[in-house]
Parts: sequence; C-alpha cells; structure tokens
Amino acid sequence: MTHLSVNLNKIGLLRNSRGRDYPNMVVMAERVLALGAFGVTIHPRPDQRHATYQDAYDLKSLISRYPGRELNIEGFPDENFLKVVLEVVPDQCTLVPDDPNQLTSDHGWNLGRDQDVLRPIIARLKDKGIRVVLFMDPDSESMQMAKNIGADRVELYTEAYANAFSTELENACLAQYQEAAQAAKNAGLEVNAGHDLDLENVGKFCENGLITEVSIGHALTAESLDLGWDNVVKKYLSILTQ
Ligand SMILES: CC(=O)[C@@H](O)[C@H](O)COP(=O)(O)O
Ligand SMILES: NCC(=O)COP(=O)(O)O
Repeated sequence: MTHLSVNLNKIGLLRNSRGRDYPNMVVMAERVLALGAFGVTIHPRPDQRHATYQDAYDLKSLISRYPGRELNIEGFPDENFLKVVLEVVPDQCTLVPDDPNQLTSDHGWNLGRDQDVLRPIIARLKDKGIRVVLFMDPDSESMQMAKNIGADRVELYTEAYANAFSTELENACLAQYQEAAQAAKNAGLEVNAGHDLDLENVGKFCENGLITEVSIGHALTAESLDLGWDNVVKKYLSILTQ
C-alpha cells in the first residue's frame, strides 16, 4: 500500500487567478481527507503563484483535526520558506532545489555540491520534529549521502518515468527507479515519489511495494476536469491500496 498525498498547488493557481477565495484550499483539502487520502501537499514558491505561505498555516489548522493524516510542505529552503515551515511545523517537509523562476520542479539535489548547505537546514527542521525529505533524481549512488546528511526520506522525481511510460523505454526506466528506491531503503531511508504521476502510470510505479507515499497534483486536477474531483481521488486510492 502506498499513501496518497494530494498536491493542492493547482487549486491555489485557480483561486489566485480571480483574486477571490474560490476554490477554497481548505475546503478542497478537507474533501480529499474525508475520502481517505493520507495527506495533502503544497509547494509555496517565492512568488506564491499558487500555494501561498498563508495556505500552510490554514492547512496546518485543518490537518490538526485529522489525527494520523499529514501535511507535507515542499519547497526551496530559503529563509522565507524556512521561517514559515518552522512556524507551521508540518508533519513533513520536502526540500526541492528549485530556482525562483523555474516553471516547475525539474531536477533533484546535487548532494556532492549541496550537502554542506543542506545538513544544518535538515537539522533545524528535525529539531522541530519535522520529517525531512530530499527531492532526488533516481541515482542509487546518492542515497547513502542523503542518509548521512540527516534526511529521513527521499522523494524520487518521477518525470522521467512518466515520459517513458508506455514506450519501449518504460521497463529500463522503471528498473532504474526501483534500483534507486532499493538503495534508499538499504541506506535506511523511506521512499516517496512524485511529479507527473497520473491515473495511468502510478500503479505500475508503486507495485513493487517500495514507495511509502506519492504526492500527486497536476494530473489529478486535470483528470478531475473530466471525471470529477472526488471520483479521481477515489480512483487513486483504489489503485494505491491494491
Ligand atoms: C516537487 C514537485 O515535483 C512538485 O511537488 C512541485 O510542487 C510541482 O510544482 P508546480 O505545481 O509549481 O508545478
Ligand atoms: N512532489 C510531487 C508533487 O507534490 C506533485 O507533483 P505533480 O503531480 O503536480 O506533478
């Protein structure tokens, strides 16, 4: 079984496009929790184009009413982001090496270069009891270093898998991810995954039982335009609990 954390970034994008509080982030979050999702994720970027820092506080209030469910806040650990995370104290914080002007997340950490910067940041978050996840490419060689600098989990960046799915490259690509996931487990890390996962490709990715949690938002929101929000969430939950 793999936990589903619904990424609400695109709810924030739609909300922000009209300058009103509709759709409401907390209402949409509570709907997925009521359906059985394990948690919700937001990725407040420096320009707050979609999820905002205020959303983090609001979702923390919500999740505190759902014992056993989790709030995951993703982002680049600049001082504004860290201030919010250290005040909100989510269950999990996923550190992502994004530049402010990136369209979306498109790479994992280079720990050989970034380890000395990350180590004290990880320690500050863990001192508050926050589980720390590093957003990583599927590189088996980097998993022990992720553990050595204090990470609790890695999140495998799955865009390459999504692109390979249903092509002749799928099996080789999936094997690389499974090798990286096993290397992470061998290093004492749990394994999350996310980016461009969808109803078609998520089941194959998680069937090996190595993935603790997937965070899914973009495709889930787009699929909801055809199938309905609640129906899509139920479909993901059905796939992930098989
Ligand atoms: C880290 C990652 O791959 C996603 O969680 C990220 O949040 C996507 O960000 P956008 O929703 O801004 O594309
Ligand atoms: N970390 C991945 C995530 O939270 C959602 O990514 P996507 O499903 O919006 O591509």
